[in-house]
Amino acid sequence: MKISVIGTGYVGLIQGTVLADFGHEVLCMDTDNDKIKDLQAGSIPFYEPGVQSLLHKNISANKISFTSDIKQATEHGDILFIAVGTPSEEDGSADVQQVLKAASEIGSLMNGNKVIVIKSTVPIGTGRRVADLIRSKLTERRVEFHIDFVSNPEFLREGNALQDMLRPTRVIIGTDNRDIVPLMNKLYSFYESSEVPFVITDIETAEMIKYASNAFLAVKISFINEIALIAEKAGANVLEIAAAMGMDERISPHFLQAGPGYGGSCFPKDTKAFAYTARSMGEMTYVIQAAIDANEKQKLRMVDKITAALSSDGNLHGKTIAVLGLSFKPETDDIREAPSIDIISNLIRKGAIIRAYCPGAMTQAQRRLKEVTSSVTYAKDEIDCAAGADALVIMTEWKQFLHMDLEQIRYRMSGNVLLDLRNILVRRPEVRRLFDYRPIGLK
Ligand SMILES: NC(=O)C1=CN([C@@H]2O[C@H](COP(=O)(O)OP(=O)(O)OC[C@H]3O[C@@H](n4cnc5c(N)ncnc54)[C@H](O)[C@@H]3O)[C@@H](O)[C@H]2O)C=CC1
Ligand SMILES: O=C(O)[C@H]1O[C@H](OP(=O)(O)OP(=O)(O)OC[C@H]2O[C@@H](n3ccc(=O)[nH]c3=O)[C@H](O)[C@@H]2O)[C@H](O)[C@@H](O)[C@@H]1O
Repeated sequence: MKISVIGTGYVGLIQGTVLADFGHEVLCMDTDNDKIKDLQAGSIPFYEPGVQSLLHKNISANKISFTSDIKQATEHGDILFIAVGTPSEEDGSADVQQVLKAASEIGSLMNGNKVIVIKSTVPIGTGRRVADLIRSKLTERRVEFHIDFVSNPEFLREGNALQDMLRPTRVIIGTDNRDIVPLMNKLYSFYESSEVPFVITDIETAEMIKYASNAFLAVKISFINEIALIAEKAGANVLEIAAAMGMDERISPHFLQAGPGYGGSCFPKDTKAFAYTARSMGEMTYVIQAAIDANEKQKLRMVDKITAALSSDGNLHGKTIAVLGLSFKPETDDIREAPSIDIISNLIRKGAIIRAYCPGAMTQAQRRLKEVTSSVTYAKDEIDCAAGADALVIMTEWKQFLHMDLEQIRYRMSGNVLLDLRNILVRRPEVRRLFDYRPIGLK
């Protein structure tokens, strides 16, 4: 099939690459010329395991190409995926301007019948707005072309994107026209399991499934973070609590890892956008709003926890803190809404000197942190990062930190406090001998 992807960011590029790999002729379009030039040269603007080599393979096989010309992209595909960004506005609402612009251009340039599939996470009602906008452009142009509209939200996780794309837990098809379902089945026939359930529903329900899923996961994380706080005060163990809770299949063991708060380009943005949608309908989302507030509080609690380990009066002047892991999660270079940014900024405000190291997101973090502070020193690895530090903070659970040389780290530090905000070193027998070890939610 001929497929165009409008918006070649994270989701668009991975979707396009996988579809190309399964034999479709894919043209990816983006308004960012520099990005397109880089992609044409085979260079991807983010780190995601496996994507670069899969892309090279499909560029060489002429299965995927790139353009910044929306006319070319609109004309190429029988199926047009919209995967542009939907960032947060100041008031928490989702800014859908990129989506509406793409839709308007598609309507103005369409040269035949098309299937329009929205991958972007959009507020309830946006899909119908997009379909109406395209149809109104066709009416203005007095052309008889027909569109079928599908809301097909994406559930991949960064760092695990290819696997999630090949083995999704479910596929949501939101449409007014169920005749389109066989085409969507055929398009996604590459799934590694024939068991992948397809949920066929209306457009609004599809849009809401995406928000409800992300909001639920955010609630689950904020919930376990709260349990961790109380466990720590009570002398209980959050790891054992989470494991035992998870044995009940109604609860499930996933997404019960306490940490410094959820980050990334989606949970913070989507929970706020959903709460905004509810408010605009005259309703309050008490549970989701609590998860949002708790997540903000969680980052501040981490600042308090680090401060308390180093100072009795809340002053961190002259204290050096080594921070390991800056991305919002491991195996990605994404630092959007990473808890590290807020936590580091607050520690600096209290007078701390920060040394930082991240296996995958150094450049991105440097760029982002430069907007808030110029006083962070960047180290070349975890050992270098520890040099002269009063405390070491594990912010993100990159695999290499699991096996790092703790003797060396301790030797390089001037203090002995180790704050493990991801509980990844709990099972290392030497950790408590070497350090004043402070995990999260347990002694
Ligand atoms: N990043 C993720 O892990 C996931 C993201 N999503 C959703 O997918 C959507 C896209 O997310 P990302 O790929 O992370 O965003 P992104 O910001 O990486 O990419 C968006 C791309 O769209 C381009 N663009 C903007 N306006 C355009 C236009 N009118 N025509 C063509 N291109 C245009 C931008 O230049 C950018 O390259 C968002 O709604 C997000 O919530 C859903 C699931 C997972
Ligand atoms: O809509 C999206 O963009 C995506 O958002 C999340 O994916 P992602 O943000 O890539 O990463 P997650 O693995 O969900 O982690 C999000 C944040 O929650 C934190 N987290 C996760 C799990 C956990 O148990 N504890 C915890 O603190 C992570 O450290 C991270 O900061 C969802 O998991 C995807 O299904 C969804 O498609």
